[in-house]
Amino acid sequence: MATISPAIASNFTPPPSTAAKSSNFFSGVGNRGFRLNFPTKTTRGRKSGNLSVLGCAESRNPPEEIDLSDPNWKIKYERDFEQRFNLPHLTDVFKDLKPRPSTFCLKMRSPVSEDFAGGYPSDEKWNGYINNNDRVLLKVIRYSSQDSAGAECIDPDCTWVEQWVHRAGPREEIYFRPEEVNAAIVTCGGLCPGLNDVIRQIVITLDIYGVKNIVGIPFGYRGFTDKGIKEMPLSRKVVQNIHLSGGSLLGVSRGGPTVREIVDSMEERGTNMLFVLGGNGTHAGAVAIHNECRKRRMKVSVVGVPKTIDNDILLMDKTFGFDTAVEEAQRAINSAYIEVGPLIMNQPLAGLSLSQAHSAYRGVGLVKLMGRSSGFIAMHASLASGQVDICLIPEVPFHIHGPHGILRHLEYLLDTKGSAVICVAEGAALNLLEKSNATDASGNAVFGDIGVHIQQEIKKYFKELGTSADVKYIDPTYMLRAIRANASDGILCTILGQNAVHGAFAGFSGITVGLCNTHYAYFPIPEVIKYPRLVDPNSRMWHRCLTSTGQPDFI
Ligand SMILES: Nc1ncnc2c1ncn2[C@@H]1O[C@H](COP(=O)(O)OP(=O)(O)OP(=O)(O)O)[C@@H](O)[C@H]1O
Ligand SMILES: O=P(O)(O)OC[C@H]1O[C@](O)(CO)[C@@H](O)[C@@H]1O
Ligand SMILES: [Mg+2]
Repeated sequence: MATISPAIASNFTPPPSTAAKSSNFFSGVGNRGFRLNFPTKTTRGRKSGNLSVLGCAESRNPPEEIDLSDPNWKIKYERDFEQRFNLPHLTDVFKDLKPRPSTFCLKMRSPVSEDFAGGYPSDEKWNGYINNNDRVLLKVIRYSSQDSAGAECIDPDCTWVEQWVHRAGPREEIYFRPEEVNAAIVTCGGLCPGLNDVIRQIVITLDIYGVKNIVGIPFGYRGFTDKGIKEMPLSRKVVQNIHLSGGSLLGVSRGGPTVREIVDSMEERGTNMLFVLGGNGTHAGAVAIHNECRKRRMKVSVVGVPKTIDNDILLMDKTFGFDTAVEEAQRAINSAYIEVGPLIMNQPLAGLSLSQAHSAYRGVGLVKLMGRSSGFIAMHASLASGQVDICLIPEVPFHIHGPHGILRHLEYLLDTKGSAVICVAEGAALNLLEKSNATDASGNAVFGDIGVHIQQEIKKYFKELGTSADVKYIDPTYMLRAIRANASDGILCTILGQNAVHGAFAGFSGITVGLCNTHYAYFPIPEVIKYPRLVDPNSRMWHRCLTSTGQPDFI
């Protein structure tokens, strides 16, 4: 019997190997959820063999028990959920803090009216605000049975349990005078398409509230303390066109100062609104900064915007940059396909009638995509391209050798189709690589190259067989991260940036913003970084990917 936590039933939980290597997850994050026993899930509808290879749905990381014999368990669970997703607020510490009318109102606003400190300059009611009691439903499928694909049930009967999160957006009352706000923006971790779009929108929205003091902290958290790094004054004018290029106007970094040093620096600068754009590590830092500010009784709002090209933040439909990365990844897959794949000729060529020709003889196109712990980019790019025969992700175990291994299937593909395309995520099958304790400046594990390993194994295998296989290996990793956001990510970034500012003005701190069932919601940061969001091998999406590639189980 395996265990599952209802608190985390919404997302596939990491195998222990992933948890160990992603040390940033879990740090300082308490888990107040329940747990209960849950029947073993299967990969692709049947029990998977050696689940210790890389982990599967069996490997969950459960918190406390829930007593299902208690007739009130559902009410208790819903109450517990509401508590867990309660948003930390300035008034938790500053009990006497009084709100004031919002200076954010698009109706009747004119560039000539400069002073909004008194609030919306009309008695007329404007209905553009979000009520603090508005909620977004986190889970929208009602599963009738645990056997349903991707089922996320809390009890064996799959009882319908409501899980509501807080709706993002501008509030009618705010907790900062715009003229007293000293806002700072920082971008940490690796690059991601859309960082500039979010920076731009945060600045523009702050400007609409009437904030004049906005700075960028260059090069991630390091910019707070490294001598020689000067903060960058930001204004509408400075950020106007930055979204037209990729990267981050502010630069990024990993590692850096301690939380205390960061908060010391914030105190010196007088920062009272901090916007942090980054992944799980950056968000762990943001919670720690929020807690330290509380400890020092500083009236500061710390708001995150999840930036992860890997799409590995919990509870969100997707994170910005992911769509763009998938689109760009398709280009790499298409190049691999052109190198090796069958080209359908519209025009008869000399010696070839309307038929197929191959760019390489018995060619294997191999593309390695990002995905430290999660295979979302590889899965979505494979689905989108329709040109992939084998998709390999960290969440699904596979063998390279043996009767069910990848190499045997490749042989079949080369014999029958003449070519094959493999798409592999960087974190797939790490157990096959030589162990290394190398870490980057933030403490993230640095992996060997699974793409190179597979390439070598393919070459060896076919050489031993006495046949040929022409492997073309493409690693587009950094090309995917450096480009500007596509239209869909551009919109996502814009809305996230706006909502981050609304959240800060509303007095929330230690929160982050994300897309949830096509609506925008605020989450307490610890809830979204408990562990990396992973592809569920039992989900419809993975099954769709398998249907598209036609690949067998490689175990
Ligand atoms: N547990 C933590 N507490 C405080 N700060 C942290 C923590 N984990 C990471 N950080 C800091 O957050 C910053 C970014 O972390 P990291 O390099 O892991 O990138 P990330 O935010 O996870 O983004 P990416 O998705 O690109 O990996 C670093 O400066 C790091 O020092
Ligand atoms: O080489 P860098 O800049 O440390 O970034 C690499 C990592 O960043 C990520 O793209 C996440 O942002 C991972 O998939 C990858 O392992
Ligand atoms: Mg990270």
